[in-house]
Amino acid sequence: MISVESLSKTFVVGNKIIPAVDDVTFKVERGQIQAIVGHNGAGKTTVLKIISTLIVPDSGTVSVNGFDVVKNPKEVRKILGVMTVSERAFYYRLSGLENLVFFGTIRGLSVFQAKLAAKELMELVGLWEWRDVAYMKYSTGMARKLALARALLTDPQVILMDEPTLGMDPISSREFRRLVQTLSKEKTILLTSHNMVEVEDLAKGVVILNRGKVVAKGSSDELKRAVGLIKVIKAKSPAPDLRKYVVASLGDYFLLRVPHQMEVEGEEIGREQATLEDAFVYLTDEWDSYRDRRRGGRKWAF
Ligand SMILES: Nc1ncnc2c1ncn2[C@@H]1O[C@H](COP(=O)(O)OP(=O)(O)OP(=O)(O)O)[C@@H](O)[C@H]1O
Repeated sequence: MISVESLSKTFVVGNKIIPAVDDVTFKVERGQIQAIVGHNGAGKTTVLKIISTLIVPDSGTVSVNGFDVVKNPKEVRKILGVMTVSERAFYYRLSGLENLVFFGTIRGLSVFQAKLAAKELMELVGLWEWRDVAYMKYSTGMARKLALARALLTDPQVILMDEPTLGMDPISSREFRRLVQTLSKEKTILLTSHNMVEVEDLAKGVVILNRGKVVAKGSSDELKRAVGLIKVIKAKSPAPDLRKYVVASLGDYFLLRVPHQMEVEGEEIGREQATLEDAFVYLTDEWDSYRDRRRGGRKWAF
């Protein structure tokens, strides 16, 4: 189980204070898949980095199966598997199998154990026949599967995944999701994603972050019900604050999906149940912190 309580983390860059995570509370029960969603820069990766003991929070408590991430980081690392999607996180010239054996030994397995685990996992993720192919020749889907296999090397009880299907084609990501679902029966899984179809398909619980704060949490159905009906509006020139609701432009007109209670100028052409994407758009800002970023590499660092 993962328990996150009143978690906050601020970064200071020059004279700028960035409240990356602001009083975040949620739980992921054993055997559950939970997703954190939010705009770019909402704080998702920072939450995962704190859970995985890579960075220390300013305040709040986080525990993994009862172990506090600040007081017992070693225990936490033992029960945690982290799936990273950075291309540079594997050795290009080594084969998939060699990479897994290498990382297995780094994580404390003997060469024999690492080879055994690597074989079992490559079979599980469907990469065994590609075991001797150099990592640099792997497709994105294969690289993601290898990353999942690496996260599972020590048979962790809790798995963190940061945008696991990023860059994967729809069929490969479906296949990947089935794999994650199979795993979830015995594991606790927390993932971040920008793909609402994926989140609906996989996650039992969803936490929506906006500028570091939790703005909603619940099941996909609960979040959709909270928004209710969506009006589809054809409008000539929607106000700038409605820009995030625009789903298409049709010549001189724009199509907008807005919550039914919102007064919007234009012709209503239909009403539909809200999707998870509608709920996300309604609850979060257009804000994109990339404009504020002054640092180079992002995502996970080993
Ligand atoms: N090491 C750091 N130093 C300075 N600022 C940071 C650092 N890590 C994160 N931030 C800032 O904290 C905020 C949250 O970043 P984070 O990477 O957690 O967002 P995210 O939700 O994962 O975004 P994305 O969807 O783009 O991956 C951003 O404004 C980011 O620029």
